[in-house]
Amino acid sequence: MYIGSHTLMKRYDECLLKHGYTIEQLVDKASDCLLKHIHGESFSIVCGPGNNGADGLSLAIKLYQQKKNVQVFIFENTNHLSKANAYYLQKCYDLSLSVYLFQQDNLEELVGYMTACDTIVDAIFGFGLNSSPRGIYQSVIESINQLYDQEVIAVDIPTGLQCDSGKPYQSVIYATSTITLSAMKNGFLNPDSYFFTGKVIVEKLDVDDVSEEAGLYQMADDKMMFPLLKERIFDGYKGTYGHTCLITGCIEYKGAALLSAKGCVYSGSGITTVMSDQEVIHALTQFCPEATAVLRPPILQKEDFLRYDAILIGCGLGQSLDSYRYVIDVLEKTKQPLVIDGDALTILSAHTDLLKHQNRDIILTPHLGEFQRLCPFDSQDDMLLVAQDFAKEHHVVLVLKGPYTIVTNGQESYRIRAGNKAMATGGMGDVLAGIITSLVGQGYPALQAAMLGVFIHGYTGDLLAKEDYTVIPSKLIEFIPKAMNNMIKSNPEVTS
Ligand SMILES: NC(=O)C1=CN([C@@H]2O[C@H](COP(=O)(O)OP(=O)(O)OC[C@H]3O[C@@H](n4cnc5c(N)ncnc54)[C@H](OP(=O)(O)O)[C@@H]3O)[C@@H](O)[C@H]2O)[C@@H](O)CC1
Ligand SMILES: Nc1ncnc2c1ncn2[C@@H]1O[C@H](COP(=O)(O)OP(=O)(O)O)[C@@H](O)[C@H]1O
Ligand SMILES: [K+]
Repeated sequence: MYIGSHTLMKRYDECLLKHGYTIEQLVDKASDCLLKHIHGESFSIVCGPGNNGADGLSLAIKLYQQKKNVQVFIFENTNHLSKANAYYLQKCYDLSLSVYLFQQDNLEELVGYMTACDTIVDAIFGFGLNSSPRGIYQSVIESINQLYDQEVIAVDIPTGLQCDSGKPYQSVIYATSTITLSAMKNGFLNPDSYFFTGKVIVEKLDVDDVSEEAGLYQMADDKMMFPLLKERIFDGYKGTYGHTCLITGCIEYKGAALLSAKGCVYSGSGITTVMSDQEVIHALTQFCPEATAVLRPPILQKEDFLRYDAILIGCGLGQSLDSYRYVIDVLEKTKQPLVIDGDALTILSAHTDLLKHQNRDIILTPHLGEFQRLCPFDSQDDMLLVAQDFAKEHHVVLVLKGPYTIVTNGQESYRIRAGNKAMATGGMGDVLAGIITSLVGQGYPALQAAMLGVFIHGYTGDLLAKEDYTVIPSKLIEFIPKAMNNMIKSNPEVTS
């Protein structure tokens, strides 16, 4: 399933226009999609001035041609209409459909007409809405919400719901169901949006598939992710599964180093070496005896890293001057695939130029706060686009953590369907960094390692959250091998 935001959906439309479709054709195809899900005999179709309104007008014509009882309500006569809207409105007039124009003084009368119909179709605004509907729009929305006997079907998005966040503006339609076009809208992943959307049906237009060309995200679910995890081989040994080096921890932050090391070991790394301070190494022997350790030299040299297949830097490294030097040394002197997390990301924020000419796989795993430092953005920005553009510009795989974590390399973009609110506990991100590094060391390509790491982490958390109110990192780690085994056993390609 593809997912779009308002900017990506606009880009999707532009791609289709570039493929030679006219906007009138696209609206016609959109109304074909709507028609499949519309039942009943009498309809009030409420149409705004843009292409969402045009979808409604085109639908009205098709229902009218099927001899249904249709009344159309509009807000603007001819000024300010989109091209397709003006085209389909003229067709409605040519066919003598009943078209009513909302004005301040006829609101009650026109809303009264709607009480006689089975279904109200909300085609007021879609992804083009840019602030709360006001004036006559607001009054109409509030009046429709007072009609309890009618089914309300929203075209693409309930009017007044923000496409990207799923949060309502001040005025919003409460729909019974929403038929959303071409792709799931990012905001619908927010469970609170369900109050407004009702049941969501995704309908693809019968056109060339430009989802990837437009940069839409894909939902990475069990079906996509289970087969990515490889079975361990019969004659494998520790050397088969990679040697990882974790430059993590300091006196003040030992826990993060321990959790990332254990996450790395438990998700199958052949050999895990923690390069850290003496105090961290001492604690490591108690907490995770399977990991090996080396004392971190004051200056890191290329030769210190020759035997490793993947490197992680961050996870409790702190932000001391030494830590600054470590981050710069690793970026300048090593060549292995690299995962950068936590403090190392904050340090990197001041040196993103170091990401240039790296010529190797680099995975960054910020949460939103760390990402804000790396790439200052505005709260109104379209994060799907911001994340994608950042990954493309810096040639990295970006893992932007949160609910439905984003993974993108700028060309391919995913939201990972795994993880839950019980996992919002300190240290959880350190475990994730360890898992991703383990998978990179085992030879998974960077994008796959990042996706699979996020999925394994979230899937393990989901299994635990079925029973537990909170999922703490140490417990999650213990459960990783079982969760991975579950994935292998549930994968039809392995079991058959
Ligand atoms: N992707 C697909 O598969 C296809 C999608 N399609 C459909 O297109 C829809 C998107 O169409 P769209 O871009 O024309 O935007 P839409 O939501 O109609 O609103 C734009 C109008 O609203 C106005 N306006 C904005 N904010 C406002 C406010 N606060 N208060 C008042 N007015 C406000 C704005 O005015 P302006 O800002 O230009 O002055 C403009 O007039 C999409 O949701 C889907 O249904 C199909 O047709 C084709 C294939
Ligand atoms: N509400 C939530 N829903 C889904 N996943 C969550 C939620 N809260 C946290 N997580 C997951 O937990 C991890 C937290 O990472 P991070 O913020 O870096 O924690 P820390 O810095 O304490 O290690 C991320 O992988 C994130 O996706
Ligand atoms: K709508």
